[in-house]
Amino acid sequence: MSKRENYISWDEYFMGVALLSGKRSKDPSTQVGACIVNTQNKIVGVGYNGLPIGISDDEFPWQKQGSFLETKYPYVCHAELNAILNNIGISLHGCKIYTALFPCNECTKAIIQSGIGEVIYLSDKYATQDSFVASKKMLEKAGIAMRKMEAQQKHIALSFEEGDV
Ligand SMILES: O=c1ccn([C@H]2C[C@H](O)[C@@H](COP(=O)(O)O)O2)c(=O)[nH]1
Ligand SMILES: [Zn+2]
Repeated sequence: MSKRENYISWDEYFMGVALLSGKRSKDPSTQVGACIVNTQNKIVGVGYNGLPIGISDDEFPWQKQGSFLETKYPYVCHAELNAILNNIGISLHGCKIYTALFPCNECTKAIIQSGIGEVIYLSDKYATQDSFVASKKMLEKAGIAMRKMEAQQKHIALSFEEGDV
């Protein structure tokens, strides 16, 4: 029997892990997942957008509109920051971060400070907002590579049916 040919690429694998992490998010509008990978293609941190540890998902707002304190924005910890903070306790110097959404300016500062060398993203839906314009500016100046992921396989299905393994 010869080798299976339609296996997923490293990019698809790591972005897939980022997207699966995002499935844990309680944000009703935008679920973001992030996955940090070292130079040996080992996963060293994952995260998704959610409330900080110990803060109930049911007691804080998830809305986008209204006065600042009544929205989710001051409370949600972003996926990229969570992935950095959840890392396995190593230096992230030279690592890559796969993220479903291009990082905001706050996540970008954390990415730069942690030594991550490349950002791979899927969606850039907020590209025109100041926060994201600032991110690009900082990443460029800091010499951090960024690229939009081009997947060969647009959809990957997972089955939890034991007979499908
Ligand atoms: O770098 C980022 C930027 C945003 N997020 C999170 C924060 C929020 O939970 C959502 C954005 O919500 P919208 O309703 O689309 O404004 O995405 C993140 O994790 N990382
Ligand atoms: Zn962010």
